[in-house]
Amino acid sequence: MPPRISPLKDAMHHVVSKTDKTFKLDVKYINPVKGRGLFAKGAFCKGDFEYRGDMINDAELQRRRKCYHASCAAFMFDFNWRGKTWCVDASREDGSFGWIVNDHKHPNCKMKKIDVNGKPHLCLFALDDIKGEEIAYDYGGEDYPWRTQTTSVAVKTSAASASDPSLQSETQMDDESAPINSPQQVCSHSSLKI
Ligand SMILES: C[S@@+](CC[C@H](N)C(=O)[O-])C[C@H]1O[C@@H](n2cnc3c(N)ncnc32)[C@H](O)[C@@H]1O
Repeated sequence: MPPRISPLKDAMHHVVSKTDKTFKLDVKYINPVKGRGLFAKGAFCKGDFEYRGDMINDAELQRRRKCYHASCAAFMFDFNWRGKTWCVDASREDGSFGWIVNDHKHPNCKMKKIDVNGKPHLCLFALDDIKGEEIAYDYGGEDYPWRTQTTSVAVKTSAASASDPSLQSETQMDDESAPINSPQQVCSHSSLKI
């Protein structure tokens, strides 16, 4: 078997080729509260896919916020990059999967910022091998309404995965600050298509 490519190189490849590991992913409807979620078909090894959409700066983010319907806010992912606010606006569907991943306090994935040719990209890295489960990451806040409720979909947590050296030793990952406004608001599922 050929040696496994590092998660960072794999992420960079997917960013440059604008691809996700779609053959390993499945969108499923979960329930009326949570809406849809992303599931790993079979085994999903530690790896990544990107939270894609329009990369916009803070001024454009403020402008769009004023004219967008509130339901779109669930797909605006803003974050700090080298002292400035940037946002991935995934409110328009482009066939990618990052925008459909739900929040979990004890997730099996982690969103990280990576630098590809001097530009920031948000990539989701599996903290452990995932088999058939829902893919989730920690949106980064504490006061989400759903966190006070019990959901029927459990996400397996691996304490060991958080210290995975293959993810932590990558120097090009910019993890200096958490995303400051991950997708979090209640979205109108009726306006979305898969
Ligand atoms: C980026 S969207 C994720 C995809 C969404 N589930 C859908 O069907 O379009 C973020 C929204 O999903 C819902 N959501 C995310 N994580 C959730 C969770 N753990 N429990 C319930 N709803 C959640 C919230 O409505 C949130 O605003």
